[in-house]
Amino acid sequence: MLDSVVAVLALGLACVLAVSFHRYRAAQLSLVLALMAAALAFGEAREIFAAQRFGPLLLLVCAAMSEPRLASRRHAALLAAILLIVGPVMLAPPRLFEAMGDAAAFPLGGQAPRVSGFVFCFVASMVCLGRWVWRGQPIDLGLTLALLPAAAAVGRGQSAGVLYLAAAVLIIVAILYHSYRMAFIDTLTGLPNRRALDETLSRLSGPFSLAMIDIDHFKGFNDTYGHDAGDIVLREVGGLLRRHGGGNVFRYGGEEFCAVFPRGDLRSAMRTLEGARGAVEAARVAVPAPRKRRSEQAAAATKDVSVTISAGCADRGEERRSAGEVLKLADQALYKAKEKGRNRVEKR
Ligand SMILES: Nc1nc2c(ncn2[C@@H]2O[C@H](COP(=O)(O)OP(=O)(O)OP(=O)(O)O)[C@@H](O)[C@H]2O)c(=O)[nH]1
Repeated sequence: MLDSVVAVLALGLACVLAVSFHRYRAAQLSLVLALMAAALAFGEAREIFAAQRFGPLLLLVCAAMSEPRLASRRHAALLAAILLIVGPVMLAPPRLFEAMGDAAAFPLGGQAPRVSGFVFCFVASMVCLGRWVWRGQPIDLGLTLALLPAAAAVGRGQSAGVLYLAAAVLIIVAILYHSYRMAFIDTLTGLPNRRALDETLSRLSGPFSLAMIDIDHFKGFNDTYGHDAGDIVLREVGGLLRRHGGGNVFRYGGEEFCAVFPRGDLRSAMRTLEGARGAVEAARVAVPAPRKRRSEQAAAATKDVSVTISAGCADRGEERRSAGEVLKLADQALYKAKEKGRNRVEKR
């Protein structure tokens, strides 16, 4: 009984967290699971009837819906569905449900609602899995995993508080991971963002080097190929820097990146940056061809382009400079690289 109380509270918490991070599908799933867990643990025949017959169906509907907004028709429809299901059931005489309960007269005897409930929950889980494969949002993977213990709980019938609790924990972890990504990961490039960089810089101690990296003539590139093509290039350059830039690369903002080399001396940082510069220069990126040319040459809808980067590097030095000072020096070195003709790495 205690496990069911904890499970209902945890699912309620998951619902509140999901609403505060605007993940309304996770909120709906948590709410339906909380109602099911409470009805199955503490309800009588009619509540159990409603939870077993309609709960899994509602879970499947919620899983199949695209991410709704808070004040959307879908929310209103879901609330109306819950009221339409729960209302008449709560008003009907209890003996009706005692007679209809797990009667042997039903197909599969008393197992039917549990088997169909398990199937609905499992399909709901697979729907979330499909969403995750399609869109790559980690929260969908969390919901996929959370619906598996939920399916097992429905299949088991009553006294499955631990399984509902497992579902709640998985939903909470998925929401927290989602909010971590929103706070620290740049959505365009998938690299850690400026906030993550500030955190990293505040923890640096001992010798370290920093580099500021900038895509050359990016304004001209955007003007020629369009902002969408610019985004494709930013993503590609971000990926190349992640692979060749020494592991600790952040998107600083706009078309600027920052590489952190903890315990890295200036010379080895320069070598790594030179490798990254060469990799970017050698890469060819397919972008939509500029509009003008597309009308001339209908067949060539994309064009392979290349860009270059400039980088400025500085280290903490014997003066034991602060991270902010090193960043400023790296920025000055970047300015020097731009002045000297771009597509190069300079140090301060
Ligand atoms: N596509 C795209 N463009 C961006 C993004 N962020 C910043 N930019 C563009 O990056 C360009 C930066 O241009 P500038 O700072 O003038 O520098 P630049 O043209 O790269 O010239 P140099 O740095 O001197 O080589 C601007 O046109 C911005 O609009 C983004 O997220 N996506």
